[in-house]
Amino acid sequence: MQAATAGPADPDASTHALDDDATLDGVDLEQLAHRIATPLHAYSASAIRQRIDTLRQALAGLDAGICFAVKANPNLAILQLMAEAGVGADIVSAGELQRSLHAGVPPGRIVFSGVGKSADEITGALSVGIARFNVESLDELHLLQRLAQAQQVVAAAAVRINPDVDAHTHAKISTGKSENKFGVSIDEARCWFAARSMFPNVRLDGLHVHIGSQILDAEPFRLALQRVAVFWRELEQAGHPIASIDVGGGLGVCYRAGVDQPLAVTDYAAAIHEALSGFKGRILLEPGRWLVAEAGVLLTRVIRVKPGVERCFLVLDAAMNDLQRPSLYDAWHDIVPVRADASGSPTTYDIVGPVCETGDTFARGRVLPECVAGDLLLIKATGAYGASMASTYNSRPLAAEVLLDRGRYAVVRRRQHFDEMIAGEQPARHWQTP
Ligand SMILES: Cc1ncc(COP(=O)(O)O)c(C=O)c1O
Ligand SMILES: N[C@@H](CCCC[NH3+])C(=O)O
Repeated sequence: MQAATAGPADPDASTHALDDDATLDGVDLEQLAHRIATPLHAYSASAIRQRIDTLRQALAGLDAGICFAVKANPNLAILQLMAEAGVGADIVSAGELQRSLHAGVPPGRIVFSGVGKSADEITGALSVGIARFNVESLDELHLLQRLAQAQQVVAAAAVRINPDVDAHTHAKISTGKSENKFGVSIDEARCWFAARSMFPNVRLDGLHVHIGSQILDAEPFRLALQRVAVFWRELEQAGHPIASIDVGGGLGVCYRAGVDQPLAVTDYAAAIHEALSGFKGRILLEPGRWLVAEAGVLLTRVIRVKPGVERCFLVLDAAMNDLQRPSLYDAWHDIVPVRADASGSPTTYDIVGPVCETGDTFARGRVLPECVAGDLLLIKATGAYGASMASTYNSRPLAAEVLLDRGRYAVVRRRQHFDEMIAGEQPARHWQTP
């Protein structure tokens, strides 16, 4: 595979950023792991830029803006890269707002989603003048009105529609069925528009939809967007102009080479084009995973090989606290040895971490060239929802994160020190009554 570069974008690129010769973005991974303790998350800046270019090319002809879903990878260096490329941010918390602003994302390119926005979070977002609130309940709409009135501003808002569409993805990351907590029905949204005059400090002129994550097929997107489009036309006929339609994120990636067949970004863009044809306003997208997942790897060393009664375990220095997806969603990640001469005889392993749970398993029954303690392995496609979901479970410090760019690397989060991990905690000495 060619080195990922910032060169011309392949419209159907869905390949991992890793090169065959164990380099990522021109950086030798063995050498990197000698310099920085494993486990460590490495991201290819070139691969991310390439994804941005590819998505932009696929959207050519549409008045479209990309807002990166910060939750996928909130590292400041990643957000800065997005900001420099003119990509905005889709945030879901005050923390994500803070990070986005800190990284240089202009407030006018920030949209705020989520069912549980607090008064403080809304106030903060209003104060900096974000582009739009994706409102998910009537209670939130009333709160937004009150808080915008208090600041004497008018907040731009979109209604998040729950289109009741099955995204054919894992149940825990499906968000567009009526049984899910997200958004409101079209019937409820219709009532909000009819009552628009009750909300003078809210400019309700947008629609938003996001049906789930890791979606591999165009049909759910098409169905959801068609429902939104029917509603947009109805609203315009009823005298409610719609200035923006936010189509959310959800585009899936390849976690299992040769098996996963992600939807080509060109087909995804075509579905948007088709469903929203005739729409004159701005189209927003909130991709997270697709922009960063395959640009990232988790580098980890084998601590020991442990033959068991029934299975042979490869115990890594990475664990479920560094990458939760396999434990949480039974997610598959390809795992390969880094050394190019990995020519040991094929051996079947359960690949596990050191955490005290059987769930701390990255893979069961995987065949790898025979490994020994100290071998460096790669867990692939960990650039999204990897470090962002990490914890310090078992009092394991957060792993380092490193950004790679055309042969150079920058540590963009150093491995957490033990004293940082316990900072803020203290024995119960100072008792008080509430
Ligand atoms: C509102 C919203 N937008 C965007 C995303 C990003 O999704 P993905 O990473 O699948 O593109 C999510 C997460 O699923 C989300 O909840
Ligand atoms: N955390 C999930 C994705 C959640 C999407 C957020 N709305 C994953 O790792 O697949």
